[in-house]
Amino acid sequence: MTSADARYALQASLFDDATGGVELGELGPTVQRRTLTVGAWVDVRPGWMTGSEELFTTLADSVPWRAERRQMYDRVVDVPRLVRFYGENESLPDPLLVAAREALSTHYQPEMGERFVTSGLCFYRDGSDSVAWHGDDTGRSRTEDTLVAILSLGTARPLLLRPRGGGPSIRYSLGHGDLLVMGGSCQRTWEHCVPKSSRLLGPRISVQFRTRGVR
Ligand SMILES: O=C(O)CCC(=O)C(=O)O
Ligand SMILES: [Fe+2]
Repeated sequence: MTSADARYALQASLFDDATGGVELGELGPTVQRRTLTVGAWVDVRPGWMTGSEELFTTLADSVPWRAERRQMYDRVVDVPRLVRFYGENESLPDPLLVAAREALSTHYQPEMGERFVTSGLCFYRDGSDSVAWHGDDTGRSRTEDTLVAILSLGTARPLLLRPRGGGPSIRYSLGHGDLLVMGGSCQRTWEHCVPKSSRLLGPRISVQFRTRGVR
């Protein structure tokens, strides 16, 4: 795909959605669970949010995105994505994110025993933005099971998972309103990443909902 094609694809989906509005579908039986090893699992619900390009555009334009820098050995390097974290008491940049968080909390509360309270947003500007292999294991998730729910907007990017300590990876393609939820021991026994791509890709926004004390 050329960059013109990528731009056209995004335009075309914006046009498609112009009449439809943004809507969250059902969760319930539409959510498919895959059991991984050592108490980890992944739920997927493709196309959970329809008409999501409108929300993508709103967030891309209105979120005060931050470019972060990180010490890496003897150098300071740019983190290859833009980020913005919304803590428990911060208002979210769009009411649709509140609706998504509440729907997810209602669906998962019986299993998780608590609600999603924080929202981490990542903006992958193109294929050269990425996140390296990691688990969201800062805080309680270092020792306890937790759920991390990810709503993906814009261009689909692969999200890979692999067991810590090695083993084949599994791959999901996430964008355009898809939902993926990592649960059980996933953050401490598995790792996930969004790899760089040399293809010319359009932008993607990932919204991660987490529970209190988990990063
Ligand atoms: O882009 C994604 O969906 C994953 C982001 C992620 O793993 C993180 O921010 O912890
Ligand atoms: Fe993560």
